[in-house]
Amino acid sequence: MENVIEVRNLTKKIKRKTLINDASISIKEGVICGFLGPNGAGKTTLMRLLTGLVKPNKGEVLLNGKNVNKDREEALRHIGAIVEAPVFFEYLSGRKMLNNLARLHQLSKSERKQKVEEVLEIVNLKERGDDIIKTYSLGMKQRLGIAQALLGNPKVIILDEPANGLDPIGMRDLRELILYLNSTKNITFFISSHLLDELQHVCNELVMIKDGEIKYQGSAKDVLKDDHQRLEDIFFELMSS
Ligand SMILES: Nc1ncnc2c1ncn2[C@@H]1O[C@H](COP(=O)(O)OP(=O)(O)OP(=O)(O)O)[C@@H](O)[C@H]1O
Repeated sequence: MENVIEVRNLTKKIKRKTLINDASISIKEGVICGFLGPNGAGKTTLMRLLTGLVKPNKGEVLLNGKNVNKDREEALRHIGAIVEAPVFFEYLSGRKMLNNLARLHQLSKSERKQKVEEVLEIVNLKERGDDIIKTYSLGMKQRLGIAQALLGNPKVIILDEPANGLDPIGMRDLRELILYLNSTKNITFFISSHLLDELQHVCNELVMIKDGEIKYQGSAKDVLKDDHQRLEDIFFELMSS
């Protein structure tokens, strides 16, 4: 199976500080990968490197086989990423904003309308689609961000701390949406979070980072051999080693 995300020996320094140190990660198509690490470990920095928002000092990132630093536009063509909180025009309705963004995807007017209705339906925002975004809850805004990503038919969705600030219902809706998109559209997910229990329910692969170094990558099952052993225990064990 193809690696849709390939991070090779990535190093990022700012001034004299090493934020990411020789990190390598391989993610296969169809995986839901959780990216875990304590505060300040380098999660956001790595997400920004992944999406070409910042350049590495060494190493490379390949998305669907395309080098992010050499040809960012081509590498991101089939990637949906919400790395910094999604930016919206808060006084547009969700439907209108999606319609405007769909213009970027070279669709005819009727295809555009169909696509917008399809993604609104998937993220369960059809009924609220005509309300202005300012009135949406945080969970609805997260789902609108995912709807926005879905307009480009992504193979991979990268989410930085998507559950931050969500209440239990918002988290459940987001989890169900991720599982639905993975099982019906084979979309690969790479999700950073410090909410260990949340990742445990949704991920089949885990990457753990500490002090800018990748400490673990493997199947979630291998880490969680004993069903009763919670991810949290393993996380602390790895992090204190
Ligand atoms: N522009 C910068 N200049 C200097 N140091 C930085 C810069 N950006 C990040 N850092 C430092 O790099 C380290 C990693 O930061 P990063 O935001 O990637 O961590 P994180 O794992 O996302 O943390 P959190 O869970 O708190 O969001 C931290 O020590 C942070 O203070």
